[in-house]
This record gives sequence, structure tokens and C-alpha cells, in this order.
Amino acid sequence: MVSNSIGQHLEKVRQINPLIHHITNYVSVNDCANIALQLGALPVMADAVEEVEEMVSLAGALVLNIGTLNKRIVDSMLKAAKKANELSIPVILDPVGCGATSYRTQTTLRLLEEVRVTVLKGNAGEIGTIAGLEAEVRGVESGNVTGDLVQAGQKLAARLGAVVVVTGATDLILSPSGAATVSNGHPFLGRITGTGCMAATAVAAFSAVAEDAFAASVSALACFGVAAELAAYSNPSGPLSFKTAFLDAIAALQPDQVTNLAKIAYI
Ligand SMILES: Nc1ncnc2c1ncn2[C@@H]1O[C@H](COP(=O)(O)OP(=O)(O)O)[C@@H](O)[C@H]1O
Ligand SMILES: Cc1ncsc1CCOP(=O)(O)O
Ligand SMILES: [Mg+2]
Repeated sequence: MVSNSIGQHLEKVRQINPLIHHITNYVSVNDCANIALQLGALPVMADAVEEVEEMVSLAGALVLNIGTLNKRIVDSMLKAAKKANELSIPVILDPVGCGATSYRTQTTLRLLEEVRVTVLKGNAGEIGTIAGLEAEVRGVESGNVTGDLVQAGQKLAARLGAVVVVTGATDLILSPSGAATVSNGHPFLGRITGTGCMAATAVAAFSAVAEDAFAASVSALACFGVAAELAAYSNPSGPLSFKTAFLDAIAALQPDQVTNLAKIAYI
């Protein structure tokens, strides 16, 4: 994939305006809706079991985010995702806090067992847990991970038939047939809540329009990281002003900026 296609993916999101159905947590829900809109996608948050099948049928991608889990939401996730699978609509799973409690770990494993996930995106602790490494997760925060995350993540990707994304200062995008890193971004992203969730929304928006989920994930994370760098140039006074500048930078992001500033390596 050439970095040129990142700009093309961004343009496609803005032309097509894909609807992104979210079943997500109540912490970052508004930020996810806003990043979808600033990218050019249309967000909808809908978790009632009575309507998820109908809603997902209208969508370009489905985000499942387990950040504030309960039984009712798990039932809705399973129903929505099975419908998405039937209709070949990409499913993006963000296993927030997986590894912190057994309920989160078991629910993640159940979703991965019963549903075909297109992209599994989490931080190092969450993905390390799923991949069977010794991994620390405190609440929703990643801690130490022992072992080779690239190798374990790629094995996991092969087993699931999915793209596995591990976020951090350098993002890893792993698939059975290839792997890439994206090293754009800014440390402020690690200091505000919800940026991982927003990254999942971005991956979903790009997955709805791109030819394959690997390319979509690389493009989404490059746009995300480049926008963060542009936001930081405006010299925000702290992490929360940065968040506003970041969402503005996403809205103003030009395809050629991403093409020129993306730091992608194929490994
Ligand atoms: N120190 C950092 N430098 C640059 N980008 C970062 C840094 N920390 C996190 N990010 C970016 O912030 C987003 C969220 O990643 P992360 O903090 O790992 O997720 P989570 O919030 O789920 O723990 C990703 O796009 C990632 O690239
Ligand atoms: C703090 C918190 N608690 C439950 S969900 C959530 C937000 C997590 O967001 P992110 O994974 O993007 O940091
Ligand atoms: Mg997260």
C-alpha cells in the first residue's frame, strides 16, 4: 500500500459518509460521535436489542466497545454482530479493559468465538491478554506486557482471520499476510480518556470504504496520528485544549498532508 492511498481513503470517507453503528461505553460516546463526524462519517449509537439488527443493516461498519459492559449490552452486541456478519458489514471490536476482570476477558473471548470480527483493536495490555501473553491491565490502562507482541498478535490475527491492531506510541497493524507500524501521534493522546475508542471509530469509518481491513486500519491510524501532530503545533495549553484542537485538525485534514506526514513502516 502506498501512502497516497491514505489520502484516497480519507476522501472516500468524505464522499460516501458511511454510517457507523456503535454499541459503546458511556464514557467516550460523545467523542466517538464527534470524531466520526469530523472524519466525514455519520455516527449512530444504538444498543437496544429491539433495534440493533435493523440499525446495523443500514451501516457501513459496526463498532463493539466493551468499556461499560452489562448483560443487556452483550446480548445486543451478539445480535448486531451476527447480522453484520450475515450482511458482510465490517465489525470492529475494542476490548476495553480486557484482562482487568474475568468478566471482560470472558466476554471478549465469547464475542471472538461467536462473531467474525474484522478488526480487533486494543492497547498492548488488552491484546496481550487475548494473545495469551503475561499482560497487565489496570482498569482500562495498559501496563507491562511480557513477550513478543508482534509475533503473538500475528498468530492471533491468523487464528481469528482478522486484522489485529495494537495501539501505543507506535501502533502495530498485524494481519496473517503482513504487518505495519504507524509512528505518528502525540503523547497528549495518552493523557485523555477515550482516544483508543476514537481510534476504533476511525478504523471503522475507513473499513467501511476501503478495499481491505489492513489498509483501512493503516490509513485510519495514520490520519489519527497526523491530526494529533498538527493539533500539537497549535500549542494547546493542556491535554483538554489539545482534544478540541485534535478534533478540529481531523475536520481540516487534507489528503496530501497525510500522504506527506504519515510515518508508516512495513515490518
Ligand atoms: N505516547 C504516545 N505517543 C503518540 N501517540 C500515542 C501515545 N499514546 C497513545 N497514542 C495514540 O493514542 C491512541 C490511543 O492509544 P492508546 O492510549 O494505546 O489506547 P487506549 O486509550 O485504549 O489505552 C492511538 O491512536 C495511539 O497511537
Ligand atoms: C475510563 C473508562 N472506563 C470505562 S470505558 C472508559 C474509556 C476508555 O477509553 P480508552 O480505551 O479510549 O482510553
Ligand atoms: Mg482503549
